[in-house]
Amino acid sequence: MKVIKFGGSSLATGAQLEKVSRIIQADAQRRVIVVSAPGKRHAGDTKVTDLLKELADAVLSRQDPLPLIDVILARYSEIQTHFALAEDVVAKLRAHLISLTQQTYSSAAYLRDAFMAQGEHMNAQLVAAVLKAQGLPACFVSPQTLGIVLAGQPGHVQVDPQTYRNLAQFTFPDADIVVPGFYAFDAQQRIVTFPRGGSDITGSILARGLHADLYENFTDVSWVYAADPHLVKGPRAINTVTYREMRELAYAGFSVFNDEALIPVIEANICVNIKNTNDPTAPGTLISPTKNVKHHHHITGVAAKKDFTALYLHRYLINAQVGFTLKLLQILSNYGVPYEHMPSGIDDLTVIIDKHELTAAKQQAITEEVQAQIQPDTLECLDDLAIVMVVGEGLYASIDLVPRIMVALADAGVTPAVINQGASRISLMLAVPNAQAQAAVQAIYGLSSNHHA
Ligand SMILES: Nc1ncnc2c1ncn2[C@@H]1O[C@H](COP(=O)(O)OP(=O)(O)O)[C@@H](O)[C@H]1O
Ligand SMILES: N[C@@H](CC(=O)OP(=O)(O)O)C(=O)O
Repeated sequence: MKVIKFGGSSLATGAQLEKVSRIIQADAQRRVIVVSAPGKRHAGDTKVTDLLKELADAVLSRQDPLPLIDVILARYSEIQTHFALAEDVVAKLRAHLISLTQQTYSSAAYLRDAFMAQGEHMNAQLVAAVLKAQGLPACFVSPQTLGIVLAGQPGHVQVDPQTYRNLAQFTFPDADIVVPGFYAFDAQQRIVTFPRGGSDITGSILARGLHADLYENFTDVSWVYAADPHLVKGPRAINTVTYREMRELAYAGFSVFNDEALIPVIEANICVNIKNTNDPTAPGTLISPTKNVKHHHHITGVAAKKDFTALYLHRYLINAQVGFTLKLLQILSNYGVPYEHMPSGIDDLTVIIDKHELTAAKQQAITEEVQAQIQPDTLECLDDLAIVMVVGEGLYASIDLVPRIMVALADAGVTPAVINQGASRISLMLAVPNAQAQAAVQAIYGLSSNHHA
């Protein structure tokens, strides 16, 4: 059995849904269909999830929600009309969406998640109706029926292990199941969403819990490329990428697959095949536990993600002070701030933090507390940094690769503020100014494509 997930671009119009239907019919193993909300139909269009976020804000500020509800439902009507469905699914969706505006929620964050989840919730119902109308046995199944349970709060959610015990009990109906991605319910039956792009996570949970042989993830590109095509023109396609390579690349900006979505499939040793709805016969990229590194480039991919802050501390004999790092991390923990990287030396230490985890007030309070408790000789905050991640299972097999990367960066006028080599066996992390991120990716990618680095 295969779990198959379609992203928003694959479900944006009736014409796209026709391709989806053909893909499902082409393989009887494709029994679990996970859908995102309708995405962009063209550049400049707005994803339904973003419209729903606006709707949540309108409800929170007590504005009339009906005009926005009309705009949102027009996306679904367009598809219903394309297939000339006999059943008026959209009328039901309208009644449901209106009823949500009249409910009460635990907090604004729960209200926002409940609304944003509706893009997928409504689309799974419409897709099931379309497939049925085309003569395919298909039915809508909600995350609740499947037993997906989430722990945590909006913004910080994890799968409750009970989910896998519940999924083990699930009995397949005599039909393919269409499941909405991106959200599920917590133990109090409240809707909580995954991070953006999180329908990939639903697919991965179902692949693990329902013991799929393969998780196929259909999107709008035929491959995962060695660099983001927005940053490098015509990048090289990757045939096979390992779990840990993809984790690092997805974390650092390869938005084609959500980095958190790898965890359930890693736990169950299930491969993920990234494929293109618009070119379904292309083999796509296989994300697998291992690969033969002998026949691969040393650099598999290079990714960049903007907006990090580095906290740099210098104090003589840092290395001799027992508990120094503990004190620093305790301060961050007290403010609920996680850190991403922490390269250190005998007298120096840099902590790299995702800027979205900090407000100006938090940053100020943290630096004041670090100054008071740790009394470093130097304490600096470096803002607006991008993380550049050079990733490859065979990265350190080439002894001159790192110096060549540095020369390529120098030639491109890129000045790394932080370099972290060796913490991971398969990656090299560089922090560069946000404004130099693209130049850094291009310089490193050029090295890997020209010289078989
Ligand atoms: N290295 C990469 N390889 C392929 N696509 C990438 C890469 N980095 C970023 N992307 C972007 O990811 C997009 C696909 O992800 P996404 O928009 O989330 O698709 P979907 O809506 O199907 O889930 C591509 O259109 C591409 O612009
Ligand atoms: N619709 C959600 C979840 C998702 O995974 O979407 P997509 O598959 O289009 O990236 C979002 O926009 O974030």
